Amino acid sequence: MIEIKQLTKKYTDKVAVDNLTLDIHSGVVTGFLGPNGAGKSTTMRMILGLIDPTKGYVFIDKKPYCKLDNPINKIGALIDADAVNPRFSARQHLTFMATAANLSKARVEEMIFLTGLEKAGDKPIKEYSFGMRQRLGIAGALIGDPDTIILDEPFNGLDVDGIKWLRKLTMDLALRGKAVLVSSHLMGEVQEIAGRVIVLARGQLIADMDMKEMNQRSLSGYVQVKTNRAQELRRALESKGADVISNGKDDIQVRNMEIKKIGEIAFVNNIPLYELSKYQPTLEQLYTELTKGREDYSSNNTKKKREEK
Ligand SMILES: Nc1ncnc2c1ncn2[C@@H]1O[C@H](COP(=O)(O)OP(=O)(O)OP(=O)(O)O)[C@@H](O)[C@H]1O
Repeated sequence: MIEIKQLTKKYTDKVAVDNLTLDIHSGVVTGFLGPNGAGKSTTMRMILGLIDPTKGYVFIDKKPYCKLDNPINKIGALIDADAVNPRFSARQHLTFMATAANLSKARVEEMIFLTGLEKAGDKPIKEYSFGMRQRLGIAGALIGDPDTIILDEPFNGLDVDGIKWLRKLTMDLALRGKAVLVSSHLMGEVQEIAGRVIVLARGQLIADMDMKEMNQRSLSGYVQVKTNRAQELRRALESKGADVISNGKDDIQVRNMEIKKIGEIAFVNNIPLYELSKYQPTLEQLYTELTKGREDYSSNNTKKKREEK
């Protein structure tokens, strides 16, 4: 488990990470989301001791990274797929890592097999595609069979098979009790794999919750109801505290009321229902609500600026 307390990173003209306090739990994939420049990579680098915090701390198993006895066994990371010697082959790169950490050659072969790099294993890395370098980065992250795995944008560059493989791999790791932190701009992928989601914006924590909670807290979640007595039902639901939006015909959208209660109110009022369905927002919709107006680099801003000229 990772414990982050009041973690802050200030650059001369920028607070990249602002007083962040959170835990990253074992046995779950945690999606790490946020607009460009939100502070995700800076946080990940501070977890790994690659950047010193201005304030606050990160503990991995109750110790900072630099105090870990056998760090490769505690935490593994894919941060930058290009941080490798391009003249090495995957096999040489992983052997170098394994030797430094006293791991067996068999572990190198296991990782090459796991990441599907068998055919390219002896080619120089400079001949690899981005997706192949990502696979190698994942192999490096997992070689020590660490308890915690940090993957910064791991889906980038992967083909369809690679994406499916990585989905399964991250979920399997969590099932084996590992803490898996995955940053990604691909909301669909995060929705598929994550049990928990952390959202940063402008360096600050704006959400840290499990997916169920996230769905429940959503402003955009509602129950869709179809009935030939919409206005009557509307009044009955509003009198019990629901927020109701009507299209003036047979459809109404109900917020702030459980689907079961809506059905019961319709039943006691003898109002027939032709549809009663819960609309579950996608993670992308939830994320958009949470981060609205908090982006440093918004495409709408760019459009507005262009229009102002
Ligand atoms: N070495 C540095 N010096 C000055 N500012 C920096 C430095 N590194 C990062 N920043 C700034 O800190 C902020 C957070 O950057 P970071 O790379 O952590 O964001 P991110 O959430 O990973 O973004 P992205 O999704 O675009 O990768 C940005 O505004 C960035 O410009």
